[in-house]
Amino acid sequence: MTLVAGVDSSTQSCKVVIRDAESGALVREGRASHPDGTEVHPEHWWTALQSAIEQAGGLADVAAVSVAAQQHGMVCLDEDGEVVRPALLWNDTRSAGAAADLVAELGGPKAWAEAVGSVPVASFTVTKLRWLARNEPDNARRTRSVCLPHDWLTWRLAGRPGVITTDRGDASGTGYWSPATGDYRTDLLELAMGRVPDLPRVLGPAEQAGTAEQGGALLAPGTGDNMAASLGVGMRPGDVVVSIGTSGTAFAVSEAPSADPSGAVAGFADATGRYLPLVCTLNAARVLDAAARMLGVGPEGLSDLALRAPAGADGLVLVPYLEGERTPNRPDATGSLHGLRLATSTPEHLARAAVEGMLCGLADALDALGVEPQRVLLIGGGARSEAVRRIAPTVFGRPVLVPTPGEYVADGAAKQAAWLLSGEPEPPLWDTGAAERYEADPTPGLRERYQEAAQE
Ligand SMILES: Nc1ncnc2c1ncn2[C@@H]1O[C@H](COP(=O)(O)OP(=O)(O)O)[C@@H](O)[C@H]1O
Ligand SMILES: O=C(CO)[C@@H](O)[C@H](O)COP(=O)(O)O
Repeated sequence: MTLVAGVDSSTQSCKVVIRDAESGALVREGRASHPDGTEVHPEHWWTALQSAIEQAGGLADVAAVSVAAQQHGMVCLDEDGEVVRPALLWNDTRSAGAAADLVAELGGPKAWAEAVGSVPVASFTVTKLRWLARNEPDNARRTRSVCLPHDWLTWRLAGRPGVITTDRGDASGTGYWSPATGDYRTDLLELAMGRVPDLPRVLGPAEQAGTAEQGGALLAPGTGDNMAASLGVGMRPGDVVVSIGTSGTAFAVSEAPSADPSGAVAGFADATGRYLPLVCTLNAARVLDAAARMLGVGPEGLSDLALRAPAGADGLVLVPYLEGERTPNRPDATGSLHGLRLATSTPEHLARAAVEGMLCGLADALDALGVEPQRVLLIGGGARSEAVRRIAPTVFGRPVLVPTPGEYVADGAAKQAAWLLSGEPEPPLWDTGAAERYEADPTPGLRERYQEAAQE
């Protein structure tokens, strides 16, 4: 049996799956936590990766490895390849002002959408580089090269060779690489930080990134976590995936690049040579974590409470902007509760409002994507909640399919590794198992009440 490993180094944790390259059968797995916070030293990712690999039984018998990771994070390296400062993550909003400045300086949102497929908000790497240049000029000066979380981990696995690599998917979240042309826009880096640091080489979908220093496994290109999820879940034309992780995302696979001047849809590339228009919110699974904490229960307790309350929570609405928000672009927004009355002051109502509010944000993301899906697939840690699965169709107004809960980002990375070994023109078609279908009537007035509350 030939084994491949896939890594998901996402916001909250690192997961490793080891699968049979031929059938995709799961052989071993491991995981480790990442520290909290929106700025994290990359060395923590490396430590977590090492312990997740160890838990998964090591890589000695693995033929190829691929790393998928949270998108956008700014990793700055000095001339010796040392990390200059902790990485600013995708959900760090301190560069919101820099984003607004950059949008204005290039001539508005349309100019950015045309240049790189996306209008930068604080999440995008280019805005973090502007923030660095303005607020930490010494660190900006010491920065010889800039890369992303998956680029850096792949480079570390390879033993820090002379060249850092990336892929189309992750490059498309920088704000200085164009999915439409496949080229870096160094002029935009110049605009952001006044000079052009060294950048990773952008690999093709099944191009080798290198060889692991320990054990000699081949390294596949890796990608951003959403691109890997798309691959892992085996998206078909007409599918929309809604992922409920730390971020909430809604995305589709497309044959053509997109450029949405409203900024809601990020025009990413995918991991197969196609494109991945995507809408991202900052508030998803952690809204459930926060509600559970407030109610003194665990995830199952929250789910039970939410399912005991009436649909619509008798008008109690939770606006879930607990970390500010990215779509809509309101980095300084906070969460709020509306419709609180004696009758709605119960744990059941609060739990329901938290699940519904989080899902309303995702329903808006789904709408903003602007495609009429044939299937909506629900994945990510939050999709493990029974309440989320059962309430989602009442909010989305359409049935949802929930694939067997699993690590689809790590699985997608493992598929990249198997693809590299196969030399085939397309990635392997592993059986991802049956998806469960959830169907329910839409809850009248729910989304309208949410829209009203969210605008206050
Ligand atoms: N049974 C569950 N019910 C609700 N939320 C859950 C459940 N299991 C995991 N989660 C949530 O999933 C989130 C992690 O999801 P994941 O997709 O791994 O995130 P990320 O990829 O951003 O690190 C956590 O916030 C966790 O609370
Ligand atoms: O910023 C985005 C997409 O643009 C996020 O989706 C990040 O890629 C983080 O993902 P998770 O850790 O929530 O999976």
